[in-house]
Amino acid sequence: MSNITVCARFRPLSSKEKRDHGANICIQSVDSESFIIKDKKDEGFTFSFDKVFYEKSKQADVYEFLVLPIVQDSVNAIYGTIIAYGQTGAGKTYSMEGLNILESDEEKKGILPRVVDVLFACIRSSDESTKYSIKLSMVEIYMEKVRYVCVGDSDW
Ligand SMILES: Nc1ncnc2c1ncn2[C@@H]1O[C@H](COP(=O)(O)OP(=O)(O)OP(=O)(O)O)[C@@H](O)[C@H]1O
Repeated sequence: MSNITVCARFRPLSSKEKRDHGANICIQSVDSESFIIKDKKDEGFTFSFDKVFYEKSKQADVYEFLVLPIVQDSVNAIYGTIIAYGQTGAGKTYSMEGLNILESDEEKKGILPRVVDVLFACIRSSDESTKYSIKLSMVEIYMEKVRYVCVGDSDW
């Protein structure tokens, strides 16, 4: 795997989308790395990623494939970044936070609470002589402007 991993995730259609446009979608799964998008003329375009998470994918699937290796590296002082990219309503917040960041629904909790749980578990189980320093920054880039969503330390 390269230093950068790029995945695509599809969310289920909302009830409004189904009501307004029907349940048919223009995506056809090829395998766990590729899918075909069909345009209005029924012409297919194939897109490939390191991994495709289809609508039935679980938060844990995304975490284990994409995020866990970054968390494991970070415990060994290797920097990592996770970026969620997509149009409004695509599912960025759901993937990053879950249904509700303050709610501890084990199945639905997103990347952020999972990272925090595992990071502190790794530190707790490590050799007591090792000292860790953790810094977290979370930004939103919207209309090319960077907004700090989470500021915990004046260094950032
Ligand atoms: N994988 C998923 N499974 C179930 N529901 C999902 C999934 N992804 C997103 N949703 C739901 O779809 C809706 C839109 O998702 P979300 O708010 O995460 O989008 P967003 O990309 O963060 O949008 P915005 O950029 O406007 O903030 C929410 O109601 C969310 O709960």
